[in-house]
Amino acid sequence: MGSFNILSIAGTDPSGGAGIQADLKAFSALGGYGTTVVTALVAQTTTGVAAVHPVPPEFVTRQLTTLLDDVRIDAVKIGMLADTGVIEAVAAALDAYRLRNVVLDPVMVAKSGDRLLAAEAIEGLRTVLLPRADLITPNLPEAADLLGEDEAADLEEMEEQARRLLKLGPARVLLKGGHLSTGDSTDLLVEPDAPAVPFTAERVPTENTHGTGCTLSSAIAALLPQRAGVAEAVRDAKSYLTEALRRADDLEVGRGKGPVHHFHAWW
Ligand SMILES: Nc1ncnc2c1ncn2[C@@H]1O[C@H](COP(=O)(O)OP(=O)(O)O)[C@@H](O)[C@H]1O
Ligand SMILES: Cc1ncc(COP(=O)(O)OP(=O)(O)O)c(N)n1
Repeated sequence: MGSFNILSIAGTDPSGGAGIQADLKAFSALGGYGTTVVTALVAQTTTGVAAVHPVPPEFVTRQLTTLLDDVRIDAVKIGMLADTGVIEAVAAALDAYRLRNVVLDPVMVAKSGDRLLAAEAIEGLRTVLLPRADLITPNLPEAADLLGEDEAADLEEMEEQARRLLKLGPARVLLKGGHLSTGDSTDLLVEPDAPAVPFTAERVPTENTHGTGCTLSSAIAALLPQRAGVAEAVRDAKSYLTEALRRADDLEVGRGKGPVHHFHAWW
């Protein structure tokens, strides 16, 4: 079996729970070889974001072209993009290098409430990057912001919003239900002309949920080249995340919402 090179295009987290650091842990745990392009340096920990220092778009391009001229990339996870210039730089590289298996996590705001994408850049995310994604993985507030609507309140509204997001151009939508106040944690995979597929897991009783969104999208990217289809990759990524949440309380990292605990997966 060959090896699979997975690229994370995202911001940083010195505490290791979210962003590029989380992505690399998930890639390794799931059998991928991790590569990175940094879009922003973020001073953040388990207690929140202190400061954001975006990388100039031309240097994001320089990182991308330098990497992509040398390394074959089998899947891409896109996370924090900071501003419109970075969005355009990433879109240009996706086209120029015909990157495939593109998973876009439309990161806007950290759990602490701090902005990771300038509000005026949401339009660029919607019009420039969504149509280039094989899969987008918004949470409920991100889906609402992309559509200019209120947040979905139940699974029926989630499916309706996911279908409206499809009209913006991504091939598939995984709408994450972590923010619903239900007893379990259900995400919906929606693609055109097919019934929605629910992925349900127990809601793990932990406060240590820093990096759940990053971990899920990077786990999906790592598994896409290794699975028969997107649904299989999402199923196994969700199992991986749920187990990483179950193990989160074993870690002693910081005073706030601690990170999930990556582990070497068994498959
Ligand atoms: N306590 C929890 N137990 C199990 N799964 C969870 C829990 N919290 C979040 N998740 C799952 O983690 C993933 C990301 O969660 P969500 O909170 O929806 O997005 P984000 O982290 O981007 O805000 C989703 O698959 C969601 O269902
Ligand atoms: C650099 C960076 N990217 C993304 C996030 C958001 O990550 P997420 O997995 O949604 O977890 P929380 O931060 O919301 O706990 C981030 N914090 N930093």
